[in-house]
Amino acid sequence: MNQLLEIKDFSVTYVNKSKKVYAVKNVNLKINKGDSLGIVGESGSGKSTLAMALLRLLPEKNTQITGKANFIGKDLVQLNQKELKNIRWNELAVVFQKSMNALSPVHRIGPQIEDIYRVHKPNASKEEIFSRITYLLRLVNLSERVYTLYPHELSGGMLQRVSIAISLVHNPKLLIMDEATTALDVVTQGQILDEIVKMEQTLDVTRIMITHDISVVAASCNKIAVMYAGEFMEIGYVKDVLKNPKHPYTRGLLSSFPSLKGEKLKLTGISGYLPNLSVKQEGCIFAPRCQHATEKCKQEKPLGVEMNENTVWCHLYSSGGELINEDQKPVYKD
Ligand SMILES: Nc1ncnc2c1ncn2[C@@H]1O[C@H](COP(=O)(O)OP(=O)(O)OP(=O)(O)O)[C@@H](O)[C@H]1O
Ligand code: NI
Repeated sequence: MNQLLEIKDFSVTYVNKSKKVYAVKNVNLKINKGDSLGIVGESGSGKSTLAMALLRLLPEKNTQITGKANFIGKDLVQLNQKELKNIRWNELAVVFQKSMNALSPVHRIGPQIEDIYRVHKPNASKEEIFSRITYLLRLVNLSERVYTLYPHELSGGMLQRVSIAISLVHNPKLLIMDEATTALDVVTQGQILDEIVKMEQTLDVTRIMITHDISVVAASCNKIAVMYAGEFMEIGYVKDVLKNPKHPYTRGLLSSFPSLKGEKLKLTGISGYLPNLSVKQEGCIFAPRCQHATEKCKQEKPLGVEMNENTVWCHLYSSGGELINEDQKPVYKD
């Protein structure tokens, strides 16, 4: 089977003393082997929450996770701590924007990666470990010399390459990157994205790329999921969604990224704010900010409409994927 991860009716709620925050609500998503899926959305839309919940890195005390996340035959939601420990690094790995800060400043890079290697392979020989680590360093475009250096001797870009190499030590099947290249300058970011794409072809890794920057997705992903206020608005192939976005929110988001189209356009963006995530809203979550919203949008949650291989959650489209009313064609300034 080609499917690596299937998320079904997946919700994450933060439960604090007096209030709940419905950060991810009943989302559905499938990822095939070899996919690279970019998840985009405004700040606060729930991207990191979704990733952290899949990785089961959220404190159990004040988070509720419901639904299913089938990952190669296991439901991530149901795994106990021991089972989680077994699959972390081995099958499921993560790189954060701040991953580089996790490196110890007083130890050389090589030995730090060796320690991580030994977590799952305690009996590995020195040679085996060395050859694996230098192989990975080369894969992320670092020289072997990095092995003997201390973190402060490396630039931010080099450190993030080290974090990526570390995430790959045990050849995970799924790699989640949360704003992993965000803090880097544009040139370094571009180089690292190219390296990531090459690396995953070599290692056969599937990737989820979380970012607020659509150009990162354009440069490094084959699929895109647009998230808004804890729900997906549109999921599909990057080439289709960027060229012909269906959801009014995707269109608004894209017109906020003029660099994608080359020339500078006036930032049209989307007016208004994310809704209060402590209140469960009826109807389409985007309706209050959508210029096409009808009464139906305010009352009924749209079901996913499939068009070819893309899915859009919007009442503007019939179940066959046609625009119900041509006059309602979402405006998109090209
Ligand atoms: N521990 C927490 N307790 C309560 N609410 C939280 C907690 N962590 C995050 N949230 C809320 O959950 C929502 C989703 O946050 P999340 O960090 O997942 O968004 P994001 O899309 O990753 O944003 P960004 O692009 O800024 O990283 C936000 O409204 C946030 O305020
Ligand atoms: Ni985030």
